[in-house]
Order: sequence, then C-alpha cells, then structure tokens
Amino acid sequence: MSTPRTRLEERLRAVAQERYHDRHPFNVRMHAGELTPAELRRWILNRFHYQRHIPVKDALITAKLDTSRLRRMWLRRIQDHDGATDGEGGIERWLRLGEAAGLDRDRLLSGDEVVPGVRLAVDGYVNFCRLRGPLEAVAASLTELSAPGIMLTRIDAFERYYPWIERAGLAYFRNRVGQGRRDSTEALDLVLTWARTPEDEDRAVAALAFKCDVLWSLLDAVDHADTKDGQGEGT
Ligand SMILES: O=C(O)c1cc(C(=O)O)c2c(n1)C(=O)C(=O)c1cc(C(=O)O)[nH]c1-2
Repeated sequence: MSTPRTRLEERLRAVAQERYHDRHPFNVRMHAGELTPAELRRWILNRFHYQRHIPVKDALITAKLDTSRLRRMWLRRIQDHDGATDGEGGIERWLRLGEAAGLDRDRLLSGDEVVPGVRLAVDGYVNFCRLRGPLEAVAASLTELSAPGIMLTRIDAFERYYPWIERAGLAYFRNRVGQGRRDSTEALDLVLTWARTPEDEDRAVAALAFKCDVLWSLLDAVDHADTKDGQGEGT
C-alpha cells in the first residue's frame, strides 16, 4: 500500500518530468542540433545569469536551516558553484564553456547582454527562496531530479552537432551529472521528511511547478530575443 511519503514522491517526480524545460522548443532545437552559433551563444550568455545566482539563492536557503548538518549540506552546494578558490567551481566552468564557444568571459561577467525576461525569471527564483520557508525553497530545487538526464543528452548533442565548441568547455555539464544526482537525492529526502500535512504536500508540489515555470520562462526569453543576433553571429 502506498504511504503519503511515496505518494508525494510520485507527485513531485511527475511535475519534474512533465513540466521540465527539456520539452521547451528552444531546448528541443538545441538538442536536435538546430541552433545557429549566435543562438547557442545567446543561450550560454543568458544562462550565465542563472548560474551566478544559484549560490546566492543557496545562501538564502542556508540561512533558513537550523542545524549544522543541514547548513553543511547546503554550504557544499555554494562551494560547488563558487569553488574553494579562484579558478575553480561551476561558475568558472561556465565561463570556460563560454570561452570554448567563442565568448569572451568579460562579456558574460558584465551581464550587459542579459535579456529582460531572463533577469525577471532569475529574480523570481531568488526572491521565492528569499521569501518562502525551507520546505518550499528546497522543493523548488527539485527540478534537479531531471537535470542529470538533460546534462547527458546535452553533452551528447554538443559533441555531435556543435563540434566548433571545444570539448573541454563541456566540463560544466559533466560535473553537474553527479552533483545533480546527489543534490536532488538529498533535497527529496528533506522535502519528504518535512511535509507533514496535505497542505505542506501541496505547497511543495506548487513550489516545484513554480520552478519549472522559471526555467520555462527563461528559455522563452532567450528564444524570443533576437536583437543581438546581428552582433553575436561569428563573434
Ligand atoms: O541546464 C539545466 O538544464 C539545468 C537545470 C537545473 C534545474 O533543473 O534546476 C539546474 C542546472 N542546470 C544547473 O546547472 C544547476 O547548477 C542548478 C542548480 C539548481 C537549483 O535549483 O538549485 N538547478 C540547477
């Protein structure tokens, strides 16, 4: 017989699968090898805005956790992105992905070319984690249940269809496969433990649906922004 815990897990997994951004038309085109170099660079540049805010939202979540064990767990996520020192970590690896695709790191770091809809989507996620309690903030990270799969498909697609991107630049995606699996396993266990009432369960599912909307909106904004393409092509 299924328990409330397994029923909640099923609901969360269903949302993370059915509403995930791997189904977004821009992502579908990316993985089918149909993006132009300018479109792929636009995605890398705009997604950097998301990447650099992940440790910010994780710091906000860390401040809500009330035991050393939990804070240590979340601090490790910040270190995954920021590294232990300069030149390490996920943010650095994303900058190298940009360089492998012909984007100067200063262009990513300036943030000047980030499109408005991406700023709003990322702000929405950071503020959600700032304002909601730990159950919802951690549940929102559960899109990562689907992230390892999308990373593996992406590595394959980049190697196959975008050979002009140097392979060393794909290290970001390779690292995220294991990190995403570990992160989502830990976060799922916390959410299943913390959700004690049907209202808690609904809040957790709604938080995850919201996060799917964040990722979807981000790709909508990248998909519809073509103003920089003239400048981006070939640069
Ligand atoms: O490229 C992707 O499809 C993708 C998706 C997600 C996600 O599902 O939230 C994350 C990442 N990448 C990622 O690289 C990452 O570091 C990350 C952290 C989080 C989070 O919510 O804490 N999601 C994701």
